[in-house]
Amino acid sequence: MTTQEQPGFNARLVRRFITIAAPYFRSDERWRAAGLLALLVVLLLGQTGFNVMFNHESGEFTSALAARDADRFWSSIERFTLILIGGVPIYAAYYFVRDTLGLRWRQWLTQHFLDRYFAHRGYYRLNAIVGIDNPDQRIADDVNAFTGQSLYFTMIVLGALIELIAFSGVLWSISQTLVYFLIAYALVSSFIAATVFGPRLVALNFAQLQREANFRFNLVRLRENAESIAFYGGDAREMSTLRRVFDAVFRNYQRVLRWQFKLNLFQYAHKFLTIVLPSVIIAGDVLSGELEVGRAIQAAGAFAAILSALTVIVEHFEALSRFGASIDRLYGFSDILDQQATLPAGEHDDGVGQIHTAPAAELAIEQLTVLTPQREHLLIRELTLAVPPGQGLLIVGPSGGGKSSLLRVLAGLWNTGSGRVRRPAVGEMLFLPQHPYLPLGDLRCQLLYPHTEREISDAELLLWLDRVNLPALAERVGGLGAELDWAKVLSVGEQQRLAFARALLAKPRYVLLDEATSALDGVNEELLYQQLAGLSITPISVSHHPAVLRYHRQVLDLPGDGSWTLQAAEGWCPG
Ligand SMILES: Nc1ncnc2c1ncn2[C@@H]1O[C@H](COP(=O)(O)OP(=O)(O)OP(=O)(O)O)[C@@H](O)[C@H]1O
Repeated sequence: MTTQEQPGFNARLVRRFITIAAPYFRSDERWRAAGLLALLVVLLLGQTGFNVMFNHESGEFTSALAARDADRFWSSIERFTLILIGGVPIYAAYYFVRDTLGLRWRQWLTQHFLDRYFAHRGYYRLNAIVGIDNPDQRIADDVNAFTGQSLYFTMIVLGALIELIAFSGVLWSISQTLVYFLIAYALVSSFIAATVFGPRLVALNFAQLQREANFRFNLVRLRENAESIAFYGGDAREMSTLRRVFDAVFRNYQRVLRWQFKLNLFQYAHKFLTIVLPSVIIAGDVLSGELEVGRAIQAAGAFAAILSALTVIVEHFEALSRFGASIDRLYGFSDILDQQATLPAGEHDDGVGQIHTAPAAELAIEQLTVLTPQREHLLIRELTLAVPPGQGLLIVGPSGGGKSSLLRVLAGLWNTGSGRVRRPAVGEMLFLPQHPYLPLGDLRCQLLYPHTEREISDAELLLWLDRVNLPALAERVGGLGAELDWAKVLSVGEQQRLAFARALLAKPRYVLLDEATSALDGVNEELLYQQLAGLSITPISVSHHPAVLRYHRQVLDLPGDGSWTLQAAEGWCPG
């Protein structure tokens, strides 16, 4: 979404807010949510009631002092103290209930986003295929800001309405001129805030959130790739990238500050005028003795309360514009997640639809045409083959020829193209990439991932480590329960062997190996392939090592122009 597309405070933003907010109040948690919300409104009413009482008593004891009436003064202070004792817990309870509801809402909304992020492998598609900036920041920060700010502003607007009703009567009874003046003043200032500052600040805050997230993402990338960067001596380059990314944060924030400065000029002029204006308007009545001084104090209090109710947008403009930005970011994200969930399965402009997958005991491909996800390149045209159990397939071809892409199709990650893939269930086909994924967790978890809940004895796990030639690993790292940053403490070859142990333990029917033994010496590679054969696991390998040829029956050559050749492994010579 570009900055030009950002709406200001308009009906579209309100609709977007409702789209994101409403599902929680229709969810299973709706009764609890409604209960907490109702309690919050009651507490808010209580707060306003106490505000009115405080305002009344302030006027009362000021008038008593002005009249030098000690009895009237002390009895007013007594009432004031009682109001205080009753009011303080209501104020505290209000914030507690508001933030509890906010926290529960955040928990629900985070789960709602995570569910959709994981559905149809959205986390993969969005990052590798569609490309949306910083989904992590949207889930972690924007959801938090959204729920907190939604309640904050809803309550502020509701509070403003209640105050408006509560204090209008007081002010009307003191001075009708003040009421008319007040309405005109509030209308003009709100109009200026919404039209002059609104669109600008929402757009700038949107950009700010995006740039902050980019900066953090670049820092995380630096940490994750620290070793490669150090080997390359890429410090200066990385530093200059980080400086450039931060520069974008800095420059945008400068623009935010400039607009905030203008807004503050406007807000403070607006605020300080309201201190003096009511006194100026009713000064004549007090000086002529028509109004008590205390009544003038009450009028000023009521004036301030009503004005802040009427100008709630002006007063909270900065926060409101940040809130608008996070609504936009969440809406954009939510929209893409929903689109991903309902991707059309029909024909596209190029006349090619989607690859269909059907369950089968034996892996087979029929008339498979593969395109890159955005359909810009045709990688494979009308490939047909079968991989019967025990008859491994070796995929070869030049770099960029589409070897990994074919594995992605077999694993169900890509489906752009046409034709049919018949394949066993997910658990029966395991994928081993060149750089294995080693999740956070102990050594046991590395072996059992992703089904870490399986109960397998330590002795058996150690046996599998032994079989992939890592006999001393557990002892070296401090046992199967040791938790380390595995990608850092293990060599790539050790990581590949560990991932192999994971695959052997899972005993799938097929294993897809994408240069999964590239870092191993010939002896270790041979050992691993023998283990596969021993367990009747059929390999589908992408490999540049001729030595693995003998563990496969067929060789598929993908030159990268869409054509392909399939030959028997026996007698095949690497070109
Ligand atoms: N997500 C993507 N979007 C667009 N094009 C892609 C995407 N992923 C890969 N490609 C392109 O598809 C082509 C095939 O990529 P693939 O990874 O399958 O090649 P490969 O044969 O495995 O290469 P290598 O041997 O270098 O690993 C390449 O030109 C690559 O740039």
